[in-house]
Amino acid sequence: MDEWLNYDRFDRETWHSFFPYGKTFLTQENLEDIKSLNDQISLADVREVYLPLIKLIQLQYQNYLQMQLQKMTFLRKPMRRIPYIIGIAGSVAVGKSTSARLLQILLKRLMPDKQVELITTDGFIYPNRELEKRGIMARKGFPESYDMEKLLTFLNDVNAGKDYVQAPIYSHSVYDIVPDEYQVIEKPDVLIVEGINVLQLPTTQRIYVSDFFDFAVYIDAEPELIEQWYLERFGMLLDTAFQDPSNYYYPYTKGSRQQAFAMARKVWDMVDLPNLRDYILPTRNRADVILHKAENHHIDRIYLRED
Ligand SMILES: Nc1ncnc2c1ncn2[C@@H]1O[C@H](COP(=O)(O)OP(=O)(O)O)[C@@H](O)[C@H]1O
Ligand SMILES: CC(C)(COP(=O)(O)O)[C@@H](O)C(=O)NCCC(=O)O
Repeated sequence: MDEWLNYDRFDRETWHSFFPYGKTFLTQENLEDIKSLNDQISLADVREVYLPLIKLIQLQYQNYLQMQLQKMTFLRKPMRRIPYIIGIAGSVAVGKSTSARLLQILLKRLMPDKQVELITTDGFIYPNRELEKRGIMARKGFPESYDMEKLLTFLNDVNAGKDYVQAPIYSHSVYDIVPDEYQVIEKPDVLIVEGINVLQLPTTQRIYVSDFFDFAVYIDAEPELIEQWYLERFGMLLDTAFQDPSNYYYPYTKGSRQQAFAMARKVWDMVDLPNLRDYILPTRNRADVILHKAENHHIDRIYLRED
Protein backbone atom coordinates (compact mmCIF):
# COMPACT_ATOMS: atom_id res chain seq x y z
CA MET A 1 0.00 0.00 0.00
CA ASP A 2 1.18 3.53 -0.73
CA GLU A 3 2.53 4.84 2.57
CA TRP A 4 1.69 8.43 1.60
CA LEU A 5 -1.92 7.74 0.63
CA ASN A 6 -3.35 9.32 3.78
CA TYR A 7 -1.21 12.42 3.65
CA ASP A 8 -1.48 15.82 1.99
CA ARG A 9 1.94 16.95 0.82
CA PHE A 10 2.85 20.64 0.98
CA ASP A 11 5.87 22.45 -0.25
CA ARG A 12 7.31 25.04 2.06
CA GLU A 13 5.82 28.06 0.29
CA THR A 14 2.27 26.70 0.45
CA TRP A 15 2.68 25.68 4.07
CA HIS A 16 4.02 29.13 4.97
CA SER A 17 1.03 30.79 3.28
CA PHE A 18 -1.28 29.24 5.93
CA PHE A 19 0.28 31.51 8.58
CA PRO A 20 2.47 34.19 6.99
CA TYR A 21 2.76 36.47 10.05
CA GLY A 22 6.09 35.22 11.42
CA LYS A 23 7.95 38.51 11.11
CA THR A 24 5.67 40.38 13.49
CA PHE A 25 4.77 37.42 15.70
CA LEU A 26 8.16 36.67 17.27
CA THR A 27 9.50 38.97 19.99
CA GLN A 28 13.18 39.83 20.37
CA GLU A 29 13.16 37.63 23.48
CA ASN A 30 11.79 34.69 21.46
CA LEU A 31 14.53 35.13 18.88
CA GLU A 32 17.18 35.22 21.60
CA ASP A 33 15.71 32.09 23.21
CA ILE A 34 15.82 30.31 19.86
CA LYS A 35 19.41 31.37 19.16
CA SER A 36 20.53 30.32 22.62
CA LEU A 37 18.85 26.97 22.07
CA ASN A 38 20.93 26.44 18.93
CA ASP A 39 22.47 29.24 16.91
CA GLN A 40 22.42 27.08 13.78
CA ILE A 41 18.61 27.02 13.67
CA SER A 42 17.34 28.81 10.59
CA LEU A 43 14.88 31.58 11.52
CA ALA A 44 13.32 31.12 8.07
CA ASP A 45 12.43 27.55 9.14
CA VAL A 46 10.93 28.91 12.33
CA ARG A 47 8.75 31.44 10.50
CA GLU A 48 7.86 29.40 7.46
CA VAL A 49 7.46 25.92 8.91
CA TYR A 50 7.21 25.88 12.69
CA LEU A 51 4.83 28.82 13.12
CA PRO A 52 2.14 27.43 10.78
CA LEU A 53 2.61 24.11 12.59
CA ILE A 54 2.02 25.54 16.07
CA LYS A 55 -0.95 27.53 14.75
CA LEU A 56 -2.46 24.24 13.54
CA ILE A 57 -1.67 22.62 16.89
CA GLN A 58 -3.34 25.53 18.67
CA LEU A 59 -6.53 25.04 16.61
CA GLN A 60 -6.61 21.37 17.51
CA TYR A 61 -5.88 22.21 21.16
CA GLN A 62 -8.81 24.62 21.28
CA ASN A 63 -11.09 21.91 19.88
CA TYR A 64 -9.69 19.51 22.44
CA LEU A 65 -10.49 21.87 25.34
CA GLN A 66 -13.99 22.39 23.98
CA MET A 67 -14.53 18.64 23.73
CA GLN A 68 -13.24 18.10 27.28
CA LEU A 69 -15.70 20.71 28.57
CA GLN A 70 -18.65 19.20 26.69
CA LYS A 71 -17.77 15.71 27.84
CA MET A 72 -17.46 16.69 31.53
CA THR A 73 -20.71 18.65 31.35
CA PHE A 74 -22.44 15.65 29.76
CA LEU A 75 -21.07 13.30 32.43
CA ARG A 76 -21.82 15.91 35.16
CA LYS A 77 -18.26 15.64 36.35
CA PRO A 78 -16.23 18.59 37.63
CA MET A 79 -13.91 20.01 34.98
CA ARG A 80 -10.29 19.04 35.49
CA ARG A 81 -7.25 19.82 33.44
CA ILE A 82 -6.22 16.88 31.25
CA PRO A 83 -2.98 17.75 29.50
CA TYR A 84 -2.78 17.89 25.73
CA ILE A 85 0.11 15.58 24.81
CA ILE A 86 2.25 16.02 21.70
CA GLY A 87 4.66 13.27 20.59
CA ILE A 88 7.81 13.88 18.56
CA ALA A 89 9.45 10.88 16.89
CA GLY A 90 12.33 10.21 14.48
CA SER A 91 15.82 8.75 14.26
CA VAL A 92 18.65 9.24 16.73
CA ALA A 93 20.26 12.65 15.85
CA VAL A 94 17.60 13.77 13.38
CA GLY A 95 16.91 16.84 15.54
CA LYS A 96 13.96 15.73 17.71
CA SER A 97 15.09 17.42 20.89
CA THR A 98 15.97 20.66 19.06
CA SER A 99 12.54 20.70 17.35
CA ALA A 100 10.77 19.80 20.58
CA ARG A 101 12.43 22.69 22.44
CA LEU A 102 11.59 25.01 19.58
CA LEU A 103 7.95 23.94 19.69
CA GLN A 104 7.95 24.54 23.44
CA ILE A 105 9.26 28.12 23.02
CA LEU A 106 6.76 28.87 20.25
CA LEU A 107 3.76 27.32 21.99
CA LYS A 108 4.55 29.39 25.09
CA ARG A 109 4.65 32.50 22.89
CA LEU A 110 1.31 31.61 21.30
CA MET A 111 -0.39 30.64 24.58
CA PRO A 112 1.39 32.57 27.36
CA ASP A 113 -1.17 31.55 29.97
CA LYS A 114 -0.54 27.83 29.39
CA GLN A 115 2.11 25.72 31.03
CA VAL A 116 4.01 23.82 28.33
CA GLU A 117 6.41 21.11 29.53
CA LEU A 118 8.81 18.87 27.64
CA ILE A 119 10.27 15.48 28.46
CA THR A 120 12.41 13.05 26.53
CA THR A 121 11.95 9.29 26.68
CA ASP A 122 15.77 8.84 26.85
CA GLY A 123 15.31 9.05 30.63
CA PHE A 124 13.34 5.79 30.54
CA ILE A 125 16.19 3.79 29.01
CA TYR A 126 17.50 1.33 31.61
CA PRO A 127 20.71 2.50 33.34
CA ASN A 128 23.89 1.05 31.76
CA ARG A 129 24.28 -1.25 34.75
CA GLU A 130 20.91 -2.86 33.98
CA LEU A 131 21.58 -2.95 30.21
CA GLU A 132 24.83 -4.78 30.95
CA LYS A 133 23.08 -7.19 33.30
CA ARG A 134 20.59 -8.00 30.56
CA GLY A 135 23.35 -8.31 27.95
CA ILE A 136 21.82 -5.58 25.77
CA MET A 137 24.35 -2.75 26.09
CA ALA A 138 24.79 -2.79 22.29
CA ARG A 139 21.02 -2.43 21.91
CA LYS A 140 20.67 0.97 23.59
CA GLY A 141 17.73 2.74 21.96
CA PHE A 142 16.09 -0.49 20.73
CA PRO A 143 12.62 -1.29 22.13
CA GLU A 144 13.91 -3.74 24.76
CA SER A 145 16.27 -1.12 26.22
CA TYR A 146 13.40 1.01 27.58
CA ASP A 147 11.54 0.52 30.84
CA MET A 148 8.17 0.81 29.09
CA GLU A 149 6.22 0.02 32.23
CA LYS A 150 7.78 3.05 33.91
CA LEU A 151 7.19 5.32 30.89
CA LEU A 152 3.54 4.29 30.59
CA THR A 153 3.01 4.78 34.33
CA PHE A 154 4.58 8.24 34.04
CA LEU A 155 2.24 9.20 31.20
CA ASN A 156 -0.75 7.75 32.97
CA ASP A 157 0.06 9.78 36.11
CA VAL A 158 0.45 13.02 34.15
CA ASN A 159 -2.78 12.31 32.30
CA ALA A 160 -4.62 11.53 35.52
CA GLY A 161 -3.71 15.00 36.80
CA LYS A 162 -1.31 13.94 39.58
CA ASP A 163 0.20 17.02 41.23
CA TYR A 164 3.80 15.93 41.03
CA VAL A 165 5.28 13.41 38.60
CA GLN A 166 8.98 12.63 38.14
CA ALA A 167 10.84 11.68 34.96
CA PRO A 168 14.38 10.25 35.15
CA ILE A 169 17.14 12.07 33.29
CA TYR A 170 19.55 10.74 30.65
CA SER A 171 22.87 12.45 29.97
CA HIS A 172 24.46 12.13 26.53
CA SER A 173 27.86 13.14 27.91
CA VAL A 174 27.77 10.62 30.78
CA TYR A 175 26.12 8.14 28.37
CA ASP A 176 23.88 6.93 31.19
CA ILE A 177 20.92 7.75 33.41
CA VAL A 178 21.89 10.38 35.99
CA PRO A 179 21.34 8.72 39.38
CA ASP A 180 18.94 10.43 41.81
CA GLU A 181 18.14 13.33 39.48
CA TYR A 182 14.66 13.87 38.13
CA GLN A 183 12.66 16.30 36.10
CA VAL A 184 9.48 17.26 37.93
CA ILE A 185 6.27 17.70 35.98
CA GLU A 186 3.48 19.56 37.74
CA LYS A 187 0.11 19.55 36.04
CA PRO A 188 1.06 20.95 32.64
CA ASP A 189 -1.54 22.17 30.14
CA VAL A 190 0.55 20.82 27.28
CA LEU A 191 3.22 18.12 27.49
CA ILE A 192 5.66 17.44 24.64
CA VAL A 193 7.10 13.91 24.72
CA GLU A 194 10.13 13.46 22.49
CA GLY A 195 11.92 10.19 21.70
CA ILE A 196 12.81 7.60 19.10
CA ASN A 197 10.29 5.12 20.50
CA VAL A 198 7.18 7.24 20.99
CA LEU A 199 5.20 5.85 18.05
CA GLN A 200 6.29 2.23 18.50
CA LEU A 201 3.88 -0.59 19.14
CA PRO A 202 4.38 -2.36 22.47
CA THR A 203 6.07 -5.71 22.75
CA THR A 204 4.38 -6.87 25.95
CA GLN A 205 2.12 -4.08 27.20
CA ARG A 206 -1.44 -3.68 25.98
CA ILE A 207 -1.28 0.09 25.70
CA TYR A 208 0.96 2.21 23.49
CA VAL A 209 2.80 5.40 24.40
CA SER A 210 0.94 6.95 21.47
CA ASP A 211 -2.43 6.13 23.09
CA PHE A 212 -1.71 9.19 25.23
CA PHE A 213 -0.98 11.45 22.27
CA ASP A 214 -3.34 14.08 20.95
CA PHE A 215 -0.94 15.04 18.17
CA ALA A 216 2.22 13.43 16.79
CA VAL A 217 5.08 14.75 14.66
CA TYR A 218 7.72 12.63 12.90
CA ILE A 219 10.99 14.21 11.81
CA ASP A 220 12.28 12.61 8.66
CA ALA A 221 15.49 12.75 6.61
CA GLU A 222 17.65 10.49 4.47
CA PRO A 223 19.83 8.20 6.62
CA GLU A 224 23.03 9.54 4.96
CA LEU A 225 22.21 13.04 6.20
CA ILE A 226 21.27 11.84 9.66
CA GLU A 227 24.59 10.01 9.89
CA GLN A 228 26.33 13.31 9.08
CA TRP A 229 24.37 15.10 11.87
CA TYR A 230 25.15 12.23 14.24
CA LEU A 231 28.87 12.61 13.52
CA GLU A 232 28.72 16.41 13.89
CA ARG A 233 27.08 16.00 17.29
CA PHE A 234 29.68 13.39 18.19
CA GLY A 235 32.39 15.96 17.32
CA MET A 236 30.76 18.48 19.66
CA LEU A 237 30.50 15.90 22.47
CA LEU A 238 34.18 15.11 21.94
CA ASP A 239 35.12 18.82 22.08
CA THR A 240 33.43 19.25 25.45
CA ALA A 241 34.95 16.04 26.89
CA PHE A 242 38.59 17.17 26.92
CA GLN A 243 38.60 18.72 30.37
CA ASP A 244 36.30 16.25 32.05
CA PRO A 245 37.46 12.72 32.98
CA SER A 246 33.91 11.84 34.08
CA ASN A 247 32.70 12.38 30.51
CA TYR A 248 32.01 9.12 28.64
CA TYR A 249 33.92 10.45 25.62
CA TYR A 250 37.01 11.50 27.61
CA PRO A 251 39.05 8.36 26.70
CA TYR A 252 38.34 9.07 23.00
CA THR A 253 39.96 12.50 23.34
CA LYS A 254 43.25 10.79 24.20
CA GLY A 255 43.66 8.91 20.92
CA SER A 256 43.55 10.32 17.39
CA ARG A 257 40.43 12.19 16.31
CA GLN A 258 40.30 10.04 13.20
CA GLN A 259 40.11 6.87 15.33
CA ALA A 260 37.40 8.39 17.51
CA PHE A 261 35.31 9.20 14.42
CA ALA A 262 35.87 5.71 13.01
CA MET A 263 34.43 4.34 16.26
CA ALA A 264 31.40 6.70 16.06
CA ARG A 265 30.78 5.68 12.43
CA LYS A 266 30.83 2.05 13.51
CA VAL A 267 28.28 2.72 16.28
CA TRP A 268 26.03 4.47 13.76
CA ASP A 269 26.32 1.53 11.32
CA MET A 270 25.88 -1.23 13.90
CA VAL A 271 23.36 0.34 16.28
CA ASP A 272 21.56 3.53 15.30
CA LEU A 273 21.08 2.85 11.58
CA PRO A 274 19.60 -0.66 12.08
CA ASN A 275 17.38 0.81 14.81
CA LEU A 276 16.15 3.48 12.38
CA ARG A 277 15.53 0.96 9.60
CA ASP A 278 13.88 -1.76 11.69
CA TYR A 279 12.07 0.05 14.49
CA ILE A 280 11.80 3.81 13.95
CA LEU A 281 11.07 4.35 10.26
CA PRO A 282 8.18 1.83 10.31
CA THR A 283 6.38 4.19 12.76
CA ARG A 284 6.55 7.21 10.43
CA ASN A 285 3.06 6.87 9.04
CA ARG A 286 1.51 6.91 12.49
CA ALA A 287 2.28 10.64 12.80
CA ASP A 288 -0.15 13.49 12.12
CA VAL A 289 2.60 15.61 10.61
CA ILE A 290 5.87 14.55 8.96
CA LEU A 291 8.56 17.22 8.62
CA HIS A 292 11.02 16.24 5.91
CA LYS A 293 14.52 17.67 6.26
CA ALA A 294 17.15 18.12 3.55
CA GLU A 295 20.78 19.35 3.80
CA ASN A 296 21.53 21.62 6.79
CA HIS A 297 18.28 20.61 8.52
CA HIS A 298 16.35 22.68 5.93
CA ILE A 299 12.71 21.53 5.95
CA ASP A 300 11.62 21.18 2.33
CA ARG A 301 8.36 19.20 2.57
CA ILE A 302 5.56 18.87 5.07
CA TYR A 303 3.07 16.01 5.10
CA LEU A 304 -0.21 16.35 6.95
CA ARG A 305 -2.42 13.36 7.65
CA GLU A 306 -5.88 13.68 6.08
CA ASP A 307 -8.57 13.05 8.66
N1 LIG B 1 17.19 22.89 12.97
C1 LIG B 1 18.48 22.63 13.17
N2 LIG B 1 19.41 23.40 12.61
C2 LIG B 1 20.73 23.15 12.78
N3 LIG B 1 21.21 22.11 13.52
C3 LIG B 1 20.32 21.30 14.11
C4 LIG B 1 18.91 21.51 13.97
N4 LIG B 1 18.27 20.54 14.65
C5 LIG B 1 19.24 19.77 15.19
N5 LIG B 1 20.46 20.21 14.87
C6 LIG B 1 21.76 19.59 15.27
O1 LIG B 1 21.70 18.20 14.88
C7 LIG B 1 22.23 17.37 15.91
C8 LIG B 1 21.15 16.41 16.39
O2 LIG B 1 20.11 17.16 16.97
P1 LIG B 1 19.33 16.71 18.29
O3 LIG B 1 18.25 17.69 18.53
O4 LIG B 1 20.30 16.42 19.37
O5 LIG B 1 18.72 15.33 17.74
P2 LIG B 1 17.91 14.16 18.46
O6 LIG B 1 17.23 14.71 19.64
O7 LIG B 1 16.95 13.70 17.39
O8 LIG B 1 18.92 13.13 18.77
C9 LIG B 1 22.73 18.31 17.00
O9 LIG B 1 24.11 18.53 16.80
C10 LIG B 1 21.94 19.59 16.78
O10 LIG B 1 22.65 20.74 17.20
C1 LIG C 1 20.26 7.43 23.99
C2 LIG C 1 19.86 7.36 22.54
C3 LIG C 1 19.17 6.02 22.23
C4 LIG C 1 18.86 8.47 22.34
O1 LIG C 1 18.85 9.06 21.15
P1 LIG C 1 18.58 10.63 20.86
O2 LIG C 1 17.38 10.60 20.03
O3 LIG C 1 18.39 11.41 22.12
O4 LIG C 1 19.83 11.03 20.15
C5 LIG C 1 21.09 7.48 21.58
O5 LIG C 1 21.69 8.72 21.70
C6 LIG C 1 22.12 6.39 21.85
O6 LIG C 1 22.88 6.47 22.79
N1 LIG C 1 22.16 5.32 21.03
C7 LIG C 1 23.01 4.17 21.24
C8 LIG C 1 24.16 4.10 20.31
C9 LIG C 1 25.01 5.37 20.30
O7 LIG C 1 25.91 5.51 21.12
O8 LIG C 1 24.73 6.21 19.44
